[in-house]
Amino acid sequence: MIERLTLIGVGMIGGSLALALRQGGFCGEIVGYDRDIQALQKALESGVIDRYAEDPCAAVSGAEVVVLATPVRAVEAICRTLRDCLAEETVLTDVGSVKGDVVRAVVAGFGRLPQNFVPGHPIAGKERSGIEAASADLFVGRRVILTPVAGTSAQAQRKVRLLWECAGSVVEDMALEHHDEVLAATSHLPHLLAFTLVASLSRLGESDEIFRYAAGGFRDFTRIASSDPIMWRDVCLSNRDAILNALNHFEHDLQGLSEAIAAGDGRRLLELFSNAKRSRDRFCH
Ligand SMILES: NC(=O)C1=CN([C@@H]2O[C@H](COP(=O)(O)OP(=O)(O)OC[C@H]3O[C@@H](n4cnc5c(N)ncnc54)[C@H](O)[C@@H]3O)[C@@H](O)[C@H]2O)C=CC1
Ligand SMILES: O=C(O)C(=O)Cc1ccc(O)cc1
Repeated sequence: MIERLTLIGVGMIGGSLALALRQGGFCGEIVGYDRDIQALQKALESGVIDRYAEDPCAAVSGAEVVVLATPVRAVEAICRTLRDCLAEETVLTDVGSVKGDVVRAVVAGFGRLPQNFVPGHPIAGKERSGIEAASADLFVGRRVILTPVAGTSAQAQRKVRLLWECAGSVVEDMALEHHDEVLAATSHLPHLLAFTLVASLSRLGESDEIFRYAAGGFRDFTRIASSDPIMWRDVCLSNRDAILNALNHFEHDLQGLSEAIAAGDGRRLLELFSNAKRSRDRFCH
């Protein structure tokens, strides 16, 4: 149990964490700061936060833990603002989908790496954004990856681990570079494929008709194309190299598929689809 937690970025992920921690009795008071005053008002009215401050330094004053839950490219400027007012003993953590660039941004903002900064990433979410989409059970049974770096305080890590366990998550540690490579392939690439497929189809002449006749498979495949564009722009800018690697690898395999279709190579197609089905059936069960 901690006395006060401050949330910077009161959106879907931050709001869900606040609801979960309140339900789990992790903190006495939850203070919010967001650049969007309407988000703060809604969060207050719906009981997600206890109060808000219109100034980041006022928001973090007296906080035992501060959680950064904004799109990742906002982190550097926020840390620059907190540089002279965040107490040395306050534990700082984040929820960003990219870890290497967030650590760089924290170092750039503070002019050093605060020992009490613990980079984190919940592998749970949804395609909706904003405080209205927050839910208390979002993280239950889901993984949270922490990517501590050399010098990260063990005590701060323990506190952040307890926070996520209180929200119902299973916490794992991972090397930062490995995190960015794995998530580029398993999360960033699928989101980019879904965005590109929908954008590409919607540019076709009869796109209204195409979408009218789209079956369940289209809906399943493209749900995540309804995700927040700002968040995904930031992920692409922040994890450029790992995403480009994943895209190159995928382009190569897509080329192989085109060639098999063009050559009428049924054996190759059957082999490809059977391998994919076997892999998915195994990891989904
Ligand atoms: N959406 C998802 O499924 C998941 C998202 N994440 C990460 O969580 C973070 C937040 O994502 P969501 O909650 O989905 O987004 P969201 O759009 O629901 O919430 C972001 C909030 O940050 C605020 N904000 C933006 N710039 C700001 C700034 N400079 N100062 C203060 N507040 C600012 C916005 O007004 C908004 O209320 C992102 O870094 C994302 O990579 C992590 C796991 C899953
Ligand atoms: O909506 C979904 O299924 C997601 O995959 C959500 C998601 C988006 C970004 C993350 O960093 C983690 C989870």
